[in-house]
Amino acid sequence: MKYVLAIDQGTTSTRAIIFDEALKPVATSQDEFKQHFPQSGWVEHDPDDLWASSAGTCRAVIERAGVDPQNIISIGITNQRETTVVWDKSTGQPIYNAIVWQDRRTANYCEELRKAGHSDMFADRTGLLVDPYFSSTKLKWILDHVDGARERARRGELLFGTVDTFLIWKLTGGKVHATDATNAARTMLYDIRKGRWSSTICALFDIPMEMLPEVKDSAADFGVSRADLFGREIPISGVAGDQQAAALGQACFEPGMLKATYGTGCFALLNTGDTPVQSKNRLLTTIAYQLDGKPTYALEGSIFIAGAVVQWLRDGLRIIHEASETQPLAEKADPMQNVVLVPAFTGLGAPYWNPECRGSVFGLTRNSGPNELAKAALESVAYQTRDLLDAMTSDIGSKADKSVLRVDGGMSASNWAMQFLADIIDGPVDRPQILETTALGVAWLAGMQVGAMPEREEFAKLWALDREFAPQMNPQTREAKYAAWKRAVECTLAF
Ligand SMILES: Nc1ncnc2c1ncn2[C@@H]1O[C@H](COP(=O)(O)OP(=O)(O)O)[C@@H](O)[C@H]1O
Ligand SMILES: O=P(O)(O)OC[C@H](O)CO
Repeated sequence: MKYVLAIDQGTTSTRAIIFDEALKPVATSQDEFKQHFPQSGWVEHDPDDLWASSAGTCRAVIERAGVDPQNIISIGITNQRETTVVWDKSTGQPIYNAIVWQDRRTANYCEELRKAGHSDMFADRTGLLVDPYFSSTKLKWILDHVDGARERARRGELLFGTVDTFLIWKLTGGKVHATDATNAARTMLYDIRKGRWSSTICALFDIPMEMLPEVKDSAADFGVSRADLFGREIPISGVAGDQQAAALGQACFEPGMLKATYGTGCFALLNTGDTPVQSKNRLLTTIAYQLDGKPTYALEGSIFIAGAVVQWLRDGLRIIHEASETQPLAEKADPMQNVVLVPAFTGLGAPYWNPECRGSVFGLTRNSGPNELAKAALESVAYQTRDLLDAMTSDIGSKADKSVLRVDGGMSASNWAMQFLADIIDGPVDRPQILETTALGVAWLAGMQVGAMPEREEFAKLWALDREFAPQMNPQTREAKYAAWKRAVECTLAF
């Protein structure tokens, strides 16, 4: 039996999963690492922690699976996107902490860019909104604030990468400086139509282009891991940003196919085929995957708080001990109360993109308690998803979830939340048997590239349903509930 090792380097933890040739997960290892919050709105990771947790979980999972490294034929890397690392080319030492996608330190600079009228240029070239979320202003910040950094970058001494690129550099012992098109598409430096770094944008930010990685297909040759790491040199042959990898793991290959991943936040991707659709509703245009030099595009909606609202019930309000307790509470909630929770803890993402507003609760009565709040928390995730799907529908001119919404991520385990989601979007919601779709997607890329796994059509047939949630709510109730949500959002934005 041959195996593929998938590294899923996420925002709060790193997972390594070994898949066999039949794409069955054999063993998993997970490691949480430290989050750094040096100032309000700043979020950093120590790049050495990202590397140590990646190498460590890989070694642990190989040991746990009891497989001979000779039989591990390929490595796939999927990663938190946008997070920015700059390191010294000769020593591999980062010159600053990784600035994480959630970090808002460049908000004022982004505002200046918007006021200076650059938004359309960025939208045309990169498909993105001007927002601190993406890598380019984080990279500029490092070049502006670390002593001598820009000069050193000009002399070719420093390299930039998203997390995939940094891990490839470390795994290959500094031999390969590369990324894939899905990660490049999140930097706000990459022209997603022309398929190359934008010299116009690099000039605007004074970013020396020598420090940018080579951009490859998502299934490609990214070099081999150092022999001393895992017992032999293993080819790295699949790379994709985590949300794109999840869309692959969900086999969303056809235009119109749609997935939503419910982890800490929620990211919905709609495959739009070989056409980059420019959103009129503040969604992002991105690359879903790139194979054989051909990009497949997607519309993406990002919600910052999904499962995190359940964490707030647990750690903030302390009305639950376990995420799964939300379901029995929601079932007991008083149906006559209409409590609406807008979880804008860090502002609102798509389609509102308001970083300043904060969360709110409407409709409380003397009898409102944990049951109603738990219900409102789960409901808020469905309402936000409907916001995204309505925006997608308007962008593509036909119902976005015309077939089915495929869901994954930790929160998709909640039957109550998934049923309510189907009710509110008025369409079927399919949950697959394998919820680790992110690792699965990149394992498939890596395995396919080395010829050990099936091509696209065969892989798509392996997707297996765990449960389908069909809409049951009557239309009047649905529209009344959704209208109440829209009013609550309006009030939240106005507050
Ligand atoms: N049964 C459940 N009901 C509701 N939320 C859940 C349930 N199980 C997990 N979650 C939520 O899912 C999230 C974890 O999902 P995961 O995919 O591991 O996230 P991430 O990769 O972002 O860390 C947590 O925020 C948790 O609150
Ligand atoms: O690491 P996750 O799962 O929280 O995903 C983060 C996204 O890639 C950010 O764009």
